[in-house]
Amino acid sequence: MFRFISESNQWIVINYTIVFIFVCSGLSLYYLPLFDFRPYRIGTNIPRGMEIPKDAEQPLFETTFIMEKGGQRKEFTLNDYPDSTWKFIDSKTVQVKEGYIPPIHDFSVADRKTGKDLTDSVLRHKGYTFLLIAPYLERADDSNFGDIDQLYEYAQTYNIPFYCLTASTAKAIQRWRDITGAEYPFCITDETTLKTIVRSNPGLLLLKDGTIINKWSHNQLPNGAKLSLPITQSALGKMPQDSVPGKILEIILWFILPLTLLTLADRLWAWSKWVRLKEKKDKQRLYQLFNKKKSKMRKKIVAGNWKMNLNLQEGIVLAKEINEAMTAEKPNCDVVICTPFIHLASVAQVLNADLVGLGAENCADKEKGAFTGEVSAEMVKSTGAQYVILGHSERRQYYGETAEILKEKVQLALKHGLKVIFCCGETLEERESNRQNAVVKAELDGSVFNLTAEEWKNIVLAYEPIWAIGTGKTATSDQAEEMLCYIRSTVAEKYGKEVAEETSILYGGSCKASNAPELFSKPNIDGGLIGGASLKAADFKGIIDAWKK
Ligand SMILES: O=C[C@H](O)COP(=O)(O)O
Repeated sequence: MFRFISESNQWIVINYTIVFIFVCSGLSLYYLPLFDFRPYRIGTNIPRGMEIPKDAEQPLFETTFIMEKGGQRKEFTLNDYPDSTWKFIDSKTVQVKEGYIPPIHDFSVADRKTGKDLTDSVLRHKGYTFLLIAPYLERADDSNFGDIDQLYEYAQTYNIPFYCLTASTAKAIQRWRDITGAEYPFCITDETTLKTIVRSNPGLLLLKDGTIINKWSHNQLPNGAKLSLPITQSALGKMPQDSVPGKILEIILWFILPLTLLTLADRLWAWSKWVRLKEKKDKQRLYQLFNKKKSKMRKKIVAGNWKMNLNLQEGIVLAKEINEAMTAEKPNCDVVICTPFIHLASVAQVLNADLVGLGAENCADKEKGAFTGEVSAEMVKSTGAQYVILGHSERRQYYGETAEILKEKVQLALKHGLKVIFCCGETLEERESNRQNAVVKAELDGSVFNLTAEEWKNIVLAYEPIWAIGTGKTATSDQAEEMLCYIRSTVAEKYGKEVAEETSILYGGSCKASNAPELFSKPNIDGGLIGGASLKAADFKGIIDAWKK
């Protein structure tokens, strides 16, 4: 079913509606009702509202006469009134039809002291008249009496009549005078009429030629700047222009607009959620593709990365030992040792290239030329090496190798016939904020996903979580498997499932003979890039032997 708002956000609409109702009711109570449906609304001419049209319907009365004759009583009307033999007993008159009642039929003003009817002089006055309406002064709010007195002074300054209409007793009027210092005249008007005129006790009415120009609650009486000009030149003397349809529209907008914005935001949120879910499902589908059993199509590799640990003599000794170990017992995976540049040529001499591959730990991002201290891919290749490690986190971290620099290096290494062991991995902080996938994807996107499918055949990937390198803290086999599965799915997205199935992806980071069997048993882990444990032939062989378990 189509929804305007999601279930989880429904509460906002409900709460907003409740708050909206309360705010509208509160405003109506504190000021005046938002809509005035009574006969004394702004714009009404009171004398006109009191008029009875000439052809107006008159009330109809019927009189019944009770007569008696010979002990028998009977009722008659004027139409069948009997002869004089009947004796009149009683009569009753009832109104059978109501006549026309004008909308304003109960407005009168009487002087409190003399009782003189002032209705006409109030309503027929040419110009403005202030009427302070206070049905019962004993319960009137006196907190704004300062504003009332100021208005009275203003009225006096500009010769505007000012009356207080009330239904209160003389005692209540005196009490009000004592409290507020009121000097304006008090007149008597029917209590119900006063309550109908304005829903505020006290409230203020401004008449002009008998027409209601404006009305105010005691909480919003005109004051200050509004009283600085004569009433004819001030906004005070003008009828507000807000029409009922305009007000209705304004209220609808206040209600609808925020809800429309909320609905749009909600729909956007629901849509992005749907997109994220879809992406997740697509990824999961890819994961599932690679999550079954290890492919026989791709190479299993154990590669050592000696880093900057051994001098030339030590390196040659280690290389010989590894070579001998591999000769004595053939490995059932590819074995590679990656050494510092100065070892390459010498180590190449002692290795059986069919059993142990050789690689560099780095190469230059320039082809050739005046780059003092650099070693080009071509130079590496010329030593007899077949591999080069690129993108290692230590190169990124300590030597500022960016994705762009690495992209250049990868291109040059491939151009000169080297296979690239390309490293990627996240920091501890990135993993803790669950950004490992995005980080790894960005590293691949930035440096190797630009390669052609043909070039890709010479790429080996190595996932090395930075927090596990040389720390003794290995990623669990499940963590490593999950990441490698994710990496393979990104390769599949880029190059297709078949290429992804053929890509060897290694795990690196505190990998040892003790944890290698568990790690290598995972369907997506095709071997290891080994640091510390590659510096002793026995340790390194222990890891290589994990493939035999
Ligand atoms: O290249 C190798 C990795 O940096 C792993 O080093 P590690 O085995 O000493 O933790």
